Order: sequence, then C-alpha cells, then structure tokens
Amino acid sequence: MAEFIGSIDQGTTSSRFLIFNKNGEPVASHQEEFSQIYPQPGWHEHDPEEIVSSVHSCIEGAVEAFKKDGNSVDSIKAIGITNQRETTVVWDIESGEALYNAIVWTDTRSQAIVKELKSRKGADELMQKCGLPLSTYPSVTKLLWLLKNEPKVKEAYEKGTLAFGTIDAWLVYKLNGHEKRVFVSDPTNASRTMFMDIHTLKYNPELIAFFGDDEFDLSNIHMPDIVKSSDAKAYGTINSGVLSGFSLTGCLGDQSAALVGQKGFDAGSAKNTYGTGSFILYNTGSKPVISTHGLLTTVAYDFDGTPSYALEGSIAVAGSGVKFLMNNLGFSFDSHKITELAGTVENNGGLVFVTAFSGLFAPYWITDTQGTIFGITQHTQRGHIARATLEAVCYQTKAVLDAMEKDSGHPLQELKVDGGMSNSELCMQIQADILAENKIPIVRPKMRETTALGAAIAAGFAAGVWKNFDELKEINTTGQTVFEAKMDTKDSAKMVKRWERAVNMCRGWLADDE
Ligand SMILES: Nc1ncnc2c1ncn2[C@@H]1O[C@H](COP(=O)(O)OP(=O)(O)O)[C@@H](O)[C@H]1O
Ligand SMILES: O=P(O)(O)OC[C@H](O)CO
Repeated sequence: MAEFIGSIDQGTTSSRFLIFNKNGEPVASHQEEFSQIYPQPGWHEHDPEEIVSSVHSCIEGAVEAFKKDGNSVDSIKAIGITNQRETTVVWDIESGEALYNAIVWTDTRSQAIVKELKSRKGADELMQKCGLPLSTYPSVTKLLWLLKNEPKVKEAYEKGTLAFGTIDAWLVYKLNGHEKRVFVSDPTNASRTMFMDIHTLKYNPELIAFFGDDEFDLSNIHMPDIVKSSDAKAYGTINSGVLSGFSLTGCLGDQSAALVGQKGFDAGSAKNTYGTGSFILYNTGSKPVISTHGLLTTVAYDFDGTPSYALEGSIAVAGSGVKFLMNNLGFSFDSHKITELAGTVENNGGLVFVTAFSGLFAPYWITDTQGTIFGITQHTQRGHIARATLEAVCYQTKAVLDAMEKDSGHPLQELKVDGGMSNSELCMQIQADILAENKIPIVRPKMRETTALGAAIAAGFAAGVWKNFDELKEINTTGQTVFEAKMDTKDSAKMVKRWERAVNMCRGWLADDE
C-alpha cells in the first residue's frame, strides 16, 4: 500500500495541512488564514485557541480531499509539525488554558526590557551561549513582558502553574489534549527562546538565571522538555478529529523545515524563505558558528542526536510589507497584484523603502527606527512604492549574504528560494539583479511547499518512511526556475549603495523615551 505523511504548517499568517506521498509530492492540502491582532503600534498578537482550531480545521479539510481521491486515512504513516518560531504562549498547566494572546515574533513591546537586559553583567556573553543577540525578537523578552505586565500571568507564576512555550509546544500540548500533558519542544524551536545552550541543546541554568530578577525566578516556570526533531514517541498522538490516534513524529521550526525541505543537508548550502518575514539559513555542518557580522546561530535540525547548525539572517518584513500595501494602504486585494503594480514602473524612481516596522533585524539590528520611505517626489507613483517594497527584502538579503560570506569565509554558490513572495517572478529577478556583483543564481523549485515538506521529512524519518538523506535525492528536482542577474553590476551596486545610505539615515528616529 502507498504510504503518505501529513504535515501541519502553522505560519504567521495562515495554517495549513498537507499530505505528501513518498515522492514528496503534495496530494491534498487545506489552508486557512487567522486573525492578526495589532492592539497598539508595535504590538502583534494571535489568539492561541484560534491557532489550534485553524489547525484542526485544516486537517479536516485536507483529509476530506484526500479521501475523496480514493485514498485511505490509514495510509498516513506519520504527521509532522512546523511552525512560526519565537511566538510566545503562556498557559496554566493545571487548566490548560492560555493566559494571554500569543505574542508574535514581530512584536516590539519589550524594547524597554531589552534595554535593561543589555545593561546587565553577562549580557555580552549571551551570544556565545545561545547564538542570539539581545533584541525584542526571541521569546524570552516577550515572556518577561507578560510576567511584568499581565496580572493573570504573575498569579500563575506565584501559584507555580505557569507554563511557557513556543507555538510547537502549544500545538503538541493541545493536539494531544491537556490531560496527557505532552509538553515538548524540538531544538530548532527551543534555540529561539534564549534559554537553550546552542552547544549542548539543553536548557542552560546560567541563561535562565541571567533573565530572572529579585521578583521572578524563571527556573520556577514550566518549560517543555527538549527532544529530537524526529522522534517516534516524544510528540504523542492527536486526540480528536479525523486523525485521532495518529502519531506526531517530527517537529521543526519553519525556517529549519524549509532548509530540510530544500534538502540543504550539506554544509555550505543555503535557502531564503520569503514568507511574512524572510529568513536565510546557511548550513554550517556539525559545529555552531558564532557570527561576528550580525547573524544568528541556530539549529538546522537534530534527527538523531547529532545536530546540524546554521547561520541565520532574519529579515522581519517581507510578505508583511506586501500585506501592508494591501490592508493598510488599500493598494490592492491580492498579493499578486502588488507585483503587477510594481511591474508598471521601470525602476524604483529613486525611492527606497526601509520597511523597519519592527526595527531592522539582520544584519543591522537597529531598534531605534521605524518604517521610512526616502526619495518621494511629485514623480512618485504607487508602482514605485510597490517596487521599493519588494526591493527592500532583496537589499536586506544581499546584506545578509555578504555577512554570511564574511562569517563563513566562503562565497555562496547558489541561493535556493521558497515562501509566498517567491511566487513573484519580478521579485526574484530583482533579487538576482541586486546580487549582480555576488553572481549568485536564485534557484526556485517547482513545488514551493518546502516548509511543510521539511516537517514531513522529519516525521517520515521517525516512522521509517524514509531512512536516509540519499532516499530524498530525487524529490522536487524537476521544473526548477533559475534567476540570474540581468542588470549591469555598476547599476546594481549604485542601488545597493543608496539602500545602505537610507539605512544609516533612518537610525535614531525613535527617541529614548519612545
Ligand atoms: N505573488 C506574490 N507577490 C508578492 N508577495 C506574495 C505573492 N504571493 C504571496 N505573497 C506574500 O507571501 C506571504 C505569505 O507567504 P507564506 O510563505 O505563506 O507566509 P507565512 O508562512 O509567513 O504565513 C504573504 O505576506 C503574501 O503577501
Ligand atoms: O511565518 P514566517 O514564514 O515568516 O516565519 C516566521 C519565523 O519563523 C519567525 O522567526
């Protein structure tokens, strides 16, 4: 009988469930968007219960389509999970009830907390221990904000019932059902909290102590056990719905999952996923490389207790810039149309849009700035703004790749791409043009659900559907599109220079008391 693997992909803007065959082809899928809550400037929340219900509903939708095609549910051998990372959920371990909305990775409300943490003794050593710089991005600063500002969270802390987890841990806990108390996280997710030692893949008591204070001892908070990304038992089973009783056997943060789905298993391979944000991961092999050029160190995957690591360039705004033009400025109702609009002009007309809605992440890490458009004249059209929005992510990608080259000492051979925004031919051509001097081809696979595929691979390994990387070699190799620079290197360099000038000019916009 044919074997299939299910994959839950819980992203920032939507949840999906896909069912893959052994050749890595999706045979059924269902996707649902859920509410984006922006209570104040810089704040971004999700309803944790809505996230769980959207996942259940995607499973029902995809399985229904799967059955309609004459397949039997019993042929689904395993289920994997992949998820938006850093997004923080707190709940009461006694009741299983969430105590606050999930604080999303993009949220910048913890800026004052970050500033205070930076002044603490030992702040300079954090990077060496956990691979992440202090910023509003990792989960820990969101957790601290919740402890200090939300009475229900403080109350649970005082009772000793406060549970903290990222979306993977929350989903696994809820899909298993509260009664079972399956409370686990994989290293690719746990490495984004700042509590995990990047060298040992275990919680580091020194890190946990660093973030505590006289009021809060963080070692008293329930945190998920860190287990391998591929594990036949640790993630439990789904307890309700059409896949009730089916095992969850793999879990990867979405960016790691995309690297796996792109089969970036060799040191030196790299991918960029242009989703809500854009995240470049460069496989560094079995040793963590601590960046000296503004990148993060993260776990690529840990299938068998011998982890692979990656250097990461995290860009906060990619597709969310496109959504901003649609939802806030009313440019269009469809992402695809934004690309069309960008194509109505020949170039950016002198416009640079620094899309620093959450400050600027890698490799700049500028916190005292906000989104800024430079170069508006009476010549400026909506098309220029659309184009500058696409270009912004491409410039940041170049800056990240240059940093990667410096950290690794090796120029990149090719950049594999995926994610919603990679559907835009224009955006991918702009990316190749902006990388003209680097001469890096952009390689886009035909099947672009690589994040979901990565989680399916993690789950499939534990269930014995695949046994090694060699068996995956042929998956998703036909029908790739390669984008190469068409722009003159000098023109490309001029554009990049103007971007860098804009980045420098937008520093310091936010005053200390803001
Ligand atoms: N043709 C397109 N041109 C530009 N942006 C696009 C296009 N198609 C999708 N997007 C953008 O991609 C994002 C969704 O990508 P996806 O990989 O599903 O993200 P996530 O996993 O973060 O939810 C949205 O922000 C959307 O606006
Ligand atoms: O939702 P995405 O695909 O932009 O990914 C979110 C990242 O995991 C945040 O670190």
